[in-house]
Amino acid sequence: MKIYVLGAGAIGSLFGGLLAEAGEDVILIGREPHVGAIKKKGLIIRGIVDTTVHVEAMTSVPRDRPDLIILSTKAYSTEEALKSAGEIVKGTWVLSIQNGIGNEERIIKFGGRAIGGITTNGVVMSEPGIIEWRGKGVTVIGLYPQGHDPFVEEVANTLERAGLETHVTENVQGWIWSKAIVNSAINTIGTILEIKNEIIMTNDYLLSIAMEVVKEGCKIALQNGIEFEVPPMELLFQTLEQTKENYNSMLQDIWRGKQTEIDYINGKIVEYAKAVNLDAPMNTLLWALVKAKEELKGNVWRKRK
Ligand SMILES: NC(=O)C1=CN([C@@H]2O[C@H](COP(=O)(O)OP(=O)(O)OC[C@H]3O[C@@H](n4cnc5c(N)ncnc54)[C@H](OP(=O)(O)O)[C@@H]3O)[C@@H](O)[C@H]2O)C=CC1
Ligand SMILES: CC(C)(CO)C(=O)C(=O)O
Repeated sequence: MKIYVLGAGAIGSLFGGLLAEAGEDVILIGREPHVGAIKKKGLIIRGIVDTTVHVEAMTSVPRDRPDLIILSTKAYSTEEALKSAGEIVKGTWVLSIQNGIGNEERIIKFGGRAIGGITTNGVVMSEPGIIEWRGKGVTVIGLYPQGHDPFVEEVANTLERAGLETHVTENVQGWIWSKAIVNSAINTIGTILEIKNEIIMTNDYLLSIAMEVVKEGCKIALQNGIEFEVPPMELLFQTLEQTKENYNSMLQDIWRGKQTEIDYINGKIVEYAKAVNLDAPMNTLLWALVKAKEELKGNVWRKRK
C-alpha cells in the first residue's frame, strides 16, 4: 500500500516506520531536523522494538496520490497540513490517529474520505531521527463517523502486519469522544497541578473532580447524539491505572513551551455544549486555566520563603 504519513513526529514516525519495515511503500512527511536525520541515518526506533528503518522522508507533500494518508500532526495543525497536501486529499482515504475532536470533520471538509482512529500507543521523539516507543497500546479505527467499509479492514490488517495491534469499529465517533472526554479530565488536572496521572487516581479530591468532568462530557456527548462503545467513566479508571507513571502530553507540551491541544479537547466539548443549549462549567474552567498556563509559559514568579 502506498502511504504518506502527514505530520511525522513521534506517533506518525512509529506508524510509518513500522509500516515501511513491513514492506509498505511509505513516505514520512515532517519537519527538519527530523527529516534530515532520517535521510542520513534512517529512522531509529527504540523501546518496545529496537530497529533502524530506511524509509523515505521529506518536508513537503508529493503531488502523486497515495492509497492512504495517515494524519498525525497535533490537532491544531490539521487544517494547515491538509491545505499543504492540496488536491491529493480529494477522494483519498485519510486516517487520523490524532487526539481531540474535529480532525475528521476537517478531512471531510478538504474532500478526503475520513477514517477515524484513536491509539493508546505511547511514543516520544528523543532526538531528531530517534523515537522511543514506550507504551505498547492498541489502535481502534473505523469509517467516520460510523459504518463499515472493506478498505478500513484492509488498513487494519496492514497495521496488524506491521506489529500495531488494531481493531475495527463501526462507531469510531464514539471512541473518539470517549478518549477526548478522558483526556479532558486527566490532561487538564495533570497540567494545572503538574502531576503524574497516578496522583489523580490516589487523591480523593482530584479523583472526584475528574469524575465530575467526565460526567459533564458524557451528558454533552449524549445530547449531541454520540453513543459510546466503552463508557468514558470506565475508560477513565482503565487509563489512570495503565498510565500511572505518565506526565500527560498536555503537560509535556507546556513544559516545552509549546501550544497544547486544549482547544480540541475541552474547547470542543464546550462548543458542543453550546450547540445543544447546555452549560459546561467544569470544562470551561479547566479550558481557561490551561489557556492561562499556555500564555504564561511557566513564566510565573514563585513566592520565596
Ligand atoms: N505521541 C504519542 O504517544 C501519541 C500522540 N497522539 C496524538 O497524535 C498527534 C501527534 O502527536 P505527536 O506525534 O506526539 O506530536 P509531534 O509534535 O511529535 O508530531 C507532529 C509533527 O507534525 C509536524 N507537522 C505539523 N504540521 C505539519 C505539516 N504541515 N507538514 C509536515 N509536518 C507537520 C510537527 O511539526 P511542528 O512541531 O513544527 O508543528 C511535528 O513534527 C496528537 O494529536 C497527539 O495527541 C495520540 C496518541 C499517542
Ligand atoms: C492517556 C493519556 C492521558 C496518558 O497520559 C494521554 O492520552 C495523554 O497524555 O495525552
